[in-house]
Amino acid sequence: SAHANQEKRWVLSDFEVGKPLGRGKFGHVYLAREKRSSEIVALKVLFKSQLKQSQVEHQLRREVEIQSHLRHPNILRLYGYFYDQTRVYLILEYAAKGELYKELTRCKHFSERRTATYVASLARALIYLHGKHVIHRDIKPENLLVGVQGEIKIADFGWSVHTFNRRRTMCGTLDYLPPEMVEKAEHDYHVDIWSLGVLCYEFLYGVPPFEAKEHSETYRRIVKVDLKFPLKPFVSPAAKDLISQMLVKSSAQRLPLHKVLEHPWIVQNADPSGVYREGRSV
Ligand SMILES: CC(=O)N[C@H]1CCN(c2c(Cl)cnc3[nH]c(-c4cn(C)nc4C)nc23)C1
Repeated sequence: SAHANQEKRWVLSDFEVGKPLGRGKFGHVYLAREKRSSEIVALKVLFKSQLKQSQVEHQLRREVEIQSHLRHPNILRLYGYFYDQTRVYLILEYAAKGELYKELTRCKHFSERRTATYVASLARALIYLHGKHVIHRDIKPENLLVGVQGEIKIADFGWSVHTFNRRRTMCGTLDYLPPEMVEKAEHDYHVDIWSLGVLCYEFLYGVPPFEAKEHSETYRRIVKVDLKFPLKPFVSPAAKDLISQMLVKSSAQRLPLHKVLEHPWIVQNADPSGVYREGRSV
């Protein structure tokens, strides 16, 4: 009888490797096509030497173990992995519309409809992850990709891959950390509610809420929850209300994710399909 669901053993020659999509500390991500199925994928190549040097092999194994079991439209799929003498290869879903932060940089800030649609999709993805006891998926703009339909996808594996023109402010940024992490307290899934609030603010204003020149100043603003809403661009009171209920110092007081999905601003602005299409009026 056929092996009980014997996972396919992938080898590099199963793929035609194309252009590089991004480059990072541990290696590159390439566009690739699986020869038998003609499926387009993103092939993340990590150097064993780099992994060993940074003692992250066990973390990579854990990340791959988690990621390979996740199935959600707003979480980038990990189809499989393989390795050879010198490298580890991750076979990832290819997100055809690339990195969200590039789009945010280009647009300066997103509309309320676009922001609410993304925030609702991410809240659903986080509810799914928390249901699987997976937390802290590090949802800063750098780790968000956009699929062919315009749907948002969480793409982090604990290894951020630097693309060619990486945003300077993000390297080692504190911006997305909640007070309990900045104060080195242990953290639980409430951290994701905080990060989603930071992301919602940055989508609407184009800058994160506690941004400052010095790390020490950002740190002070986070622990104090020094939340200020600029006059420009105009943002509705309902949006500010949602952000204010997520960026709360006491983690237990933060608006639970299912309540985020019921918030009037989300209900009125998020596209039910979870996809933001430019210029669609109704
Ligand atoms: C945090 C992170 O992993 N960043 C990137 C590097 C490329 N990689 C991709 C991954 Cl892992 C998956 N799909 C991608 N699609 C793209 C991309 C598409 N366009 C038009 N431009 C780009 C770039 N990149 C990827 C992830």
